[in-house]
Amino acid sequence: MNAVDTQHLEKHTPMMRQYLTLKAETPDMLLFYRMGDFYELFYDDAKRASELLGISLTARGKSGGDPIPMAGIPYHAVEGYLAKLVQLRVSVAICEQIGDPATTKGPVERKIVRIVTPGTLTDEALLQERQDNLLAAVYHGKIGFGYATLDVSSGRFVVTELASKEALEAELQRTNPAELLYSEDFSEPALIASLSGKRRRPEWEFDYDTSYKLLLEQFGTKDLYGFGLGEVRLSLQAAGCLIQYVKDTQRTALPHINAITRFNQCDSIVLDAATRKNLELTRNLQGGSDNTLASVLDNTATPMGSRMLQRWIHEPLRNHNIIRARHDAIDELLDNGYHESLHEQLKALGDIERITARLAIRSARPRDFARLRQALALLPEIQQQLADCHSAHLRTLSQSIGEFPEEHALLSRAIVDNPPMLIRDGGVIKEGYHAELDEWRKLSQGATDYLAELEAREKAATGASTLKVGYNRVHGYYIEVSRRESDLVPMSYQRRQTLKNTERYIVAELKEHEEKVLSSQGKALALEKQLWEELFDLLMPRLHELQAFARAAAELDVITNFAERAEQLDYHRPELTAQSGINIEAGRHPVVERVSQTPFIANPVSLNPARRMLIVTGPNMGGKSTYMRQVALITLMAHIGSFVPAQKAAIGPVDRIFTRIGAADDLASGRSTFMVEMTETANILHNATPESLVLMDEIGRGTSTYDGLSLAWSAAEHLAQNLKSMTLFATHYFELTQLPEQMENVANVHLDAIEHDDTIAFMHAVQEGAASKSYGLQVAALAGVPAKVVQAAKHKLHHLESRDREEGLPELRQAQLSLAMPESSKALDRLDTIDPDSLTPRQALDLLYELKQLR
Ligand SMILES: Nc1ncnc2c1ncn2[C@@H]1O[C@H](COP(=O)(O)OP(=O)(O)OP(=O)(O)O)[C@@H](O)[C@H]1O
Repeated sequence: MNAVDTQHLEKHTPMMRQYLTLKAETPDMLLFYRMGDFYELFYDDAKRASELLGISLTARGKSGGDPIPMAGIPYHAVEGYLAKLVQLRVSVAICEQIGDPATTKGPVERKIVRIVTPGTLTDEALLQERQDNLLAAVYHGKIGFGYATLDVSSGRFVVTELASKEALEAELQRTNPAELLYSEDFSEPALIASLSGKRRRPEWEFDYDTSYKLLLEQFGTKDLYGFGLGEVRLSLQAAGCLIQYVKDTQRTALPHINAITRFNQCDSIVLDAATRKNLELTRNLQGGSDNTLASVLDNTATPMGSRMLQRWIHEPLRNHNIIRARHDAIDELLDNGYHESLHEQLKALGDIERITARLAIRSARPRDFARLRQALALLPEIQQQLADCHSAHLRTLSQSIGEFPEEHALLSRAIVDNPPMLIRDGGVIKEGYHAELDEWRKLSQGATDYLAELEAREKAATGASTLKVGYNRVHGYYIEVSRRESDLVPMSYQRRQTLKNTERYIVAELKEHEEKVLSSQGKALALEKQLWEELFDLLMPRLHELQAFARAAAELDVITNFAERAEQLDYHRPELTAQSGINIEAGRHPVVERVSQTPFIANPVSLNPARRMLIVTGPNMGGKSTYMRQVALITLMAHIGSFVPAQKAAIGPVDRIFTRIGAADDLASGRSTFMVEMTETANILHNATPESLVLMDEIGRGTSTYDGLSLAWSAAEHLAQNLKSMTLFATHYFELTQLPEQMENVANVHLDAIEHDDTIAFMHAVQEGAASKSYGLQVAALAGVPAKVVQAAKHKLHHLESRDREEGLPELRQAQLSLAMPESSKALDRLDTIDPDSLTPRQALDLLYELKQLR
């Protein structure tokens, strides 16, 4: 905000009045105010920009009696500063001079011509090549949330309805928006507190009727039923606010945003926020991209393929038919070996998706069209390869990719081979494309011949051998003669400039000529710009086909990439089965096997209705976490359509993957390690089903031994007996290895180590049965804990063990087990079915009596 009172403009200078009026249009953005060769920022904007960009803060005179803080940016360096601000999730309004200073009294007319916000970028220079850049909007209802995302540079517009805070949290984590719009009375501010790029919008921008109307206008439809959006009120409210914002910032038509889809959580395997983080899918725990699943799986040829792959990783599908179609396509590419040549061809294709979007909003640059031309030229070759393929999926992709011979011919005729960056100075349209343009160009060129003629003629007429024609920006065309020969020039020459050794003159004929040249150059440039704009009109009718081509090419890239990865990394096709269970032979962790110094030991897993839970024990560093994660990652990879790092894998239906692995203090929301751990556990115990894969890593560590043990025991028991989820339960509580004796469907597995003198070697091989020892002290020694301390710990251990033997192990009585979960009762079950908000006072009273009866 500006500290300046915009109510009392009259006390300011005329220029500052203009500035403050423009600033009032975009109060929460930095306003770059163009002054000659600089963009200047004033008042609080100047202070903020100087902090953010490290530029110096000065003052520009006074206005309204006070000095004006000011910071400036040279106009030619603006892109670099914008990139920096966008990264910091700061929005900028760019105001240009549009009037002519020569003919204007007072300040030149200025206008905000462009708004750059982190979520609405389309400029190539400002976007991260291999990352989606999403604008999102969230709206809340009495129960649940509506959430909408838009990728402006592809037109992908998706809405989803979320029933709970947890679901919204997971969705925010999955989509990772660059900018988030939320209403000023948003009900869960804590949920979005840590996000950068938040933008508060007035409540009325989320009005349902206005939103609905805006969306109909955008898509040119009569209703939204065709998009499957009948009953999704909240998310349409979010979508409406979002589309309004994009229109306000882009200030142009958005024909590429022509559809909206509903992301249905039931279509994909649900991953909550903690799981997405813990499994290090696209970002590692430190926030980087190294050693993530994406880093191993991504060898795509195009940035658009890479972005699609990352979306797929976050959206594993449940529909076995779609996944099998992908697997079939990979199989075929591996058989015929076409993935190698396709990869090379796709590499030359480039980022058609973003180029198409820039075409749609008419911001494409000459090089975009040159690259589109190059891509279209490759299509016959790509299609030829696909024509040999039989897989239904590859055939569909081939159809969607299509061919564009006419558009290719048009761009080949219209655009020069190596066009300049900008259309501004011309030189983009090829010779032969337009007769009139050629004429004007010839005239301005022919003029150069004319100058040579004139020079020769005047040289002969005057006899001045040093005479030559020159040009500069100040004086235009002139005739130059050395001082020595200056007396040879005729009277008709007018002296313009005297230099050390030469005299410069102008003559009437040269002036006339200059005007002709300049006007023909100007005319050529104006015509060229017009032809350039017409090119957009000529391509626009094929916009939707071009978008479909881009999408299909990106998908072909991902499938080709899966084939290449399978071959390179020895991945095998998983079998998707109708019956429940996860059976893996010789499975590997896709990331650890790539970074590990020693050979990776492959391990099996077998989970099925008769063996639903495995209690995983073994020494620290034994490989428990790696093993559990690899089961989750293999399951996830199978469901995005990839082959998997295992000799064999047969996987039944999976609805969710939960992980409760390691925890760090969540300082931002003020929750301790133990609190985070229990919140995640509660989420699992509420939501897991028999088709869920659950990974529990050492729960209960953050509290006293008996509390922790009791919690771990009762959670395991609930998972195995009531929820019947497929569970891997790693623990250091040996007591838990007794579970299989007391419960069906639970088994022990362990990782082994061999002790040798005072050191140990980890075998990393998973075996049936419980571990016999924990090796904690040996691992401590290995980690460099001083020998004296380890020795003392040994004594203490002996002491504790002998005491336990005397007193006997604490009994895990039923009473203790019910600590974590209140027993289920009819009254509680009935309570679960009630929505208090929908009860009348009378109904509430009746219910109270009913509950009393149930007790
Ligand atoms: N199957 C394997 N083959 C080869 N090396 C492995 C294997 N599994 C794990 N490792 C190596 O062992 C290290 C420790 O593994 P991991 O963190 O899974 O052990 P852990 O049992 O969970 O330990 P802690 O109980 O201390 O958390 C890994 O970083 C990895 O380098």
